[in-house]
Amino acid sequence: MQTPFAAAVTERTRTLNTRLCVGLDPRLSEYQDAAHLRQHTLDVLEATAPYAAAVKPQLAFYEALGLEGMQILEEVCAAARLLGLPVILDAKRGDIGSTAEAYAQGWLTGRHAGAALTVNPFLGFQTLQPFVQAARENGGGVFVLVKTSNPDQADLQGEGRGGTSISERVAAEVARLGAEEDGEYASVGAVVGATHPADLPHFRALMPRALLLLPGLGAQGAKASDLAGAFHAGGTGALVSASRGVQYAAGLDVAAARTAARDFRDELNAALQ
Ligand SMILES: O=C(O)c1cc(=O)[nH]c(=O)n1[C@@H]1O[C@H](COP(=O)(O)O)[C@@H](O)[C@H]1O
Repeated sequence: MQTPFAAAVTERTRTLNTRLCVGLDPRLSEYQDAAHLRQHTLDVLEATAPYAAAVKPQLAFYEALGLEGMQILEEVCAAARLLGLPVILDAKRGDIGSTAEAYAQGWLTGRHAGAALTVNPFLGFQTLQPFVQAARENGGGVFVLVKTSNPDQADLQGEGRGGTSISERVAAEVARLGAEEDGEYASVGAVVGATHPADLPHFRALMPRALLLLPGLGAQGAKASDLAGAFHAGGTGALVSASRGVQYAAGLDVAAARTAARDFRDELNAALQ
């Protein structure tokens, strides 16, 4: 079997010295047509791969194009695999267990074996099980939403019973699942927005063996220099994700996307000095 997702990310971080996750969220409004969108997205993937520890297509942008979009998504995933890039399928799936099983089968097995999936814990911790099991059995990963990057996350994720936030309760479950596994990092990771830099050391400590996925770099205002608290001492344990800030760094200029990815990589590395 290929290297499991968390180990593949960590190995790439060490060999290429990068902690950047390139988000590929192509917006049809930026293009002449779907063929143009496809080519630009594949070009950005190839141009930024040397600076990326992982790539994260957000499924919404492909679903928005219907069947053609799903074909483009599959091509993006196949191209990433050829480049040796771990893939995070950002779908934020979650449902009752029997339906979660079908989602897990669709996105974590077969041609997507070895990929990671973002999952939503709102329906309860037992509903995470099908995703966790499929990830473990197929060398993949899951990233559970713990504290999302948007300002209104506190409506539901903030203070809960007895002074413990919902985010902290989910983090405790991620830590519990991680403790069931061997290896440096577990297959169960967590999403914590890069827009909450002050909280990063706390969540890092709560989930010692989880890979953290930090979206929000660039377009949502998070700065690489504020994010050191998400990493372990050796500079591993987290991926910082930027989508618009890379793909549309300067309109559709692919060279500018490449430069943006290189600069984000360098800024993240500088933050860890
Ligand atoms: O799971 C995610 O990646 C995610 C979680 C979160 O809390 N916030 C968040 O923005 N995201 C995703 O990260 C990407 C952010 O895009 P940019 O703001 O363009 O960098 C989008 O694909 C979002 O759906």
